[in-house]
Amino acid sequence: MTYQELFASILHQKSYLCVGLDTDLRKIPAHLQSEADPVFAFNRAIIDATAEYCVAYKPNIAFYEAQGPKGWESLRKTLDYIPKTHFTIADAKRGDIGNTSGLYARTFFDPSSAGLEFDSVTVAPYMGSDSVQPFLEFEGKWVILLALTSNPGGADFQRLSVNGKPLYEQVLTTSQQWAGADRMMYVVGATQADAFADIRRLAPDHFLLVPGVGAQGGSLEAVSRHGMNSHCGLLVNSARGIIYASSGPDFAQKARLEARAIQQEMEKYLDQFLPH
Ligand SMILES: O=C(O)c1cc(=O)[nH]c(=O)n1[C@@H]1O[C@H](COP(=O)(O)O)[C@@H](O)[C@H]1O
Repeated sequence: MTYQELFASILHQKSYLCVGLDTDLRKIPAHLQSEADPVFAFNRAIIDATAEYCVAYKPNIAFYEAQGPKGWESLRKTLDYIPKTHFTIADAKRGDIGNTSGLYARTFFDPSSAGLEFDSVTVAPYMGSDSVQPFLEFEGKWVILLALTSNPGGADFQRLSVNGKPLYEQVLTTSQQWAGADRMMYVVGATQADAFADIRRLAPDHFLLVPGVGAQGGSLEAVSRHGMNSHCGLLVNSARGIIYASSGPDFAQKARLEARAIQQEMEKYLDQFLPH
């Protein structure tokens, strides 16, 4: 999916919501546990309930890897089930020496490898340009680079001063030499509202993947006010706040209501903050 297609999808859906499919087998409602593939049955119901309110889905790979081969199969079926109109993110946070990154890239981008073809993958910038380059070799696919993460420990390194500036700023400026806003996005936590103006100064056109609303307490209003650019430039993720809105038989219905409430708020912010 291209930059323009993603923006068109946001305008069409009146939403920049990304639903996080962080599906923990231990949290799946009891009535689904007897299904042949409870994780897929759960995801299918969540996708059916939320697709009209979001533009993207982000399965966090850890939740699938933890189930071994069964988990990879649930992930493959889930990815196949996501409507082709929606942007897909493999939240794998990969990155290694180039030779190894090449295999990570194949895993998530080349369907003849592991049977998966995502639009994008999250990548850690720490090992530098040659660790990111192999992901960019896949035409039309996106790298979503960790810039300023939502967790408290994000400050341990990302806010350290390097040459008088926080390290995450260096990540934003250096990585723009590797790819433009049409191939790269940045992760910025919703809990880091104070940094959004700064980040927009350094990366005015890029999409930002913003996790941390919902369960982690970030403010959608603040993110939208300070982070929106002329192409929206935001994908705001919520996982637990949507998919575990209820642990009972009504889980999908409650997920739908949560997603709809976020979409309605986003529609308001698109009117308010998107330059017309
Ligand atoms: O890359 C991410 O998606 C990510 C980066 C970050 O800084 N913080 C963060 O929470 N995430 C992911 O976003 C999701 C947040 O989930 P909830 O807190 O349940 O909405 C999880 O899959 C996290 O791994």
